[in-house]
Amino acid sequence: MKEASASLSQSALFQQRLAAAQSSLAELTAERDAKLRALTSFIGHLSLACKGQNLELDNKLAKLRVTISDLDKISDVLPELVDIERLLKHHYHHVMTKLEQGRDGLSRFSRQLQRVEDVPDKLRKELGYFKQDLAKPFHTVWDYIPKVERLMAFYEQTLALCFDENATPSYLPKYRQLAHELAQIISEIDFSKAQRDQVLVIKEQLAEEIDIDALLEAYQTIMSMLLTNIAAEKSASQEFLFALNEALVSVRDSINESFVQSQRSQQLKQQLNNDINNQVDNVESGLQEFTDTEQMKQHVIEQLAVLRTSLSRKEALELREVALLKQSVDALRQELGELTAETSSYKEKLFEQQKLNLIDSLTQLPNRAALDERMEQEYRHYQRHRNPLWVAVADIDHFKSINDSFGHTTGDKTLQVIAMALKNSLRDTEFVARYGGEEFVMLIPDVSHSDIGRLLNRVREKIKNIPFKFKNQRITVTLSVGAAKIIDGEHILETFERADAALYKAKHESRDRVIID
Ligand SMILES: Nc1nc2c(ncn2[C@@H]2O[C@H](COP(=O)(O)OP(=O)(O)OP(=O)(O)O)[C@@H](O)[C@H]2O)c(=O)[nH]1
Repeated sequence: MKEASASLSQSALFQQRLAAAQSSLAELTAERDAKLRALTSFIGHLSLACKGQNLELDNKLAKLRVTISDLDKISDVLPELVDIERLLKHHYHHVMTKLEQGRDGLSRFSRQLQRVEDVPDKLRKELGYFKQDLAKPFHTVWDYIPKVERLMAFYEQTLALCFDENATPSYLPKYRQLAHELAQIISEIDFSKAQRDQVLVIKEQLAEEIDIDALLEAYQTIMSMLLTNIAAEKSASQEFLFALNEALVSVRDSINESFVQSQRSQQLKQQLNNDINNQVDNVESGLQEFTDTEQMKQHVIEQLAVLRTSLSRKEALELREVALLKQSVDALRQELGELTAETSSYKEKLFEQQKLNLIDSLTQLPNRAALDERMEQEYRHYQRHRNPLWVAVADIDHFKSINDSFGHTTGDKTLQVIAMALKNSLRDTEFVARYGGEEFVMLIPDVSHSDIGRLLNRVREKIKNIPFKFKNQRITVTLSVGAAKIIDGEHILETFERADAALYKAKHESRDRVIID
């Protein structure tokens, strides 16, 4: 009985243990199934993430998903995993190579963008920093994508600049040179009063950065102004020639008329003279015919009356002739007076024009043409008398920076002030001309070698002491001067060359100085 109850309780214990083992097994199975599900889902997500990158990897992951869900085949999973690991490693290297190639491509492309002509400095600099940034290697695709996006943004900006009509235009050095040349030409031409304001505006534009359209417009405007001036000059000359022609025609008509009249009165006078002669003949022959004194007396009285009438007709004719002659001389005198007035006003205009052609319109100093004339004159004088003759070339130092800092108009005013100061520093027998731009030439006769340095340094100091004030800033403007004295056997143009070379030396010895050759 005791044994039976012991076996019963043992069997109950086994059953309990069995139930516990079954429940543990069920728990383990559930846990394993949950892990397998998680693994299958992970592999599913991994397949999705890698999908399309490598076909073999795609297939292997799909197969792994199926194999892992089948418990009987779980032992097949391990070799699959080794294969997949190999494929993943290979794929990693492939991706890294591709990223490296991509990095090279991005560097090349950014270098090309930097070379695009219209890229502004700021963008070019940013591209430079971007290129430096590209020097660091990429570790993942996520390093690569933002770089591509950044470069795309640069590209878009560059494209927008190239195709945007409102974009800041490019200012090429050749446009700057052309603008500078036009500004020089303008300052050497005298425009009419009505044109001056417009010319001033164009000059201001030319001093700034100018694009090709504005430059072409400036050239066109100046050309049409010059054509207008030439046409006006031509029509003034034509008017004068027409007036001259009219006056000459009317003088010729007056002379013709008075010639015709004097011929007519000549004929009349001839007629009257014939009549008078006939009448005198009549008196003579009548006297011989008459024997009676009374009749004779009567005949003489009658014939004398006829004669008197003829004589007074002749006198009236002569008076009329004199009056007509006077009238015609007066008319001629008036015509000639008007003609003389017309001619002298035209001569004055021509003279003024000639003077203007020799004067620099900006500074009112003699211009280069006047300098050429004066050099010839001084040279001829030198050849006759062999007196000392100096040529000095003066150039304002760093004049460009005055234009650049304070504007072209201020530059123009500075030139005017300096020109006047130079003129006032010299005697009447000495000569200064604006050679062009900011360069002046002086011709100084009758000064010894020992005095020329003092004279030119005085001029230099005078310019240096002018109290220029631009935008409330006190500015000192200095001159560099080179001078040379004409020597025997030398043409004055060679003297000029030596003076110019001395100026070049003065410029290279820190400027603001006089160098005598
Ligand atoms: N405002 C104005 N500027 C002029 C005129 N003619 C020439 N210039 C300017 O003069 C300047 C001359 O410049 P550069 O030849 O470089 O000489 P710089 O600046 O004086 O320098 P250095 O001569 O070497 O001391 C240029 O900027 C010209 O545009 C003019 O009629 N008016």
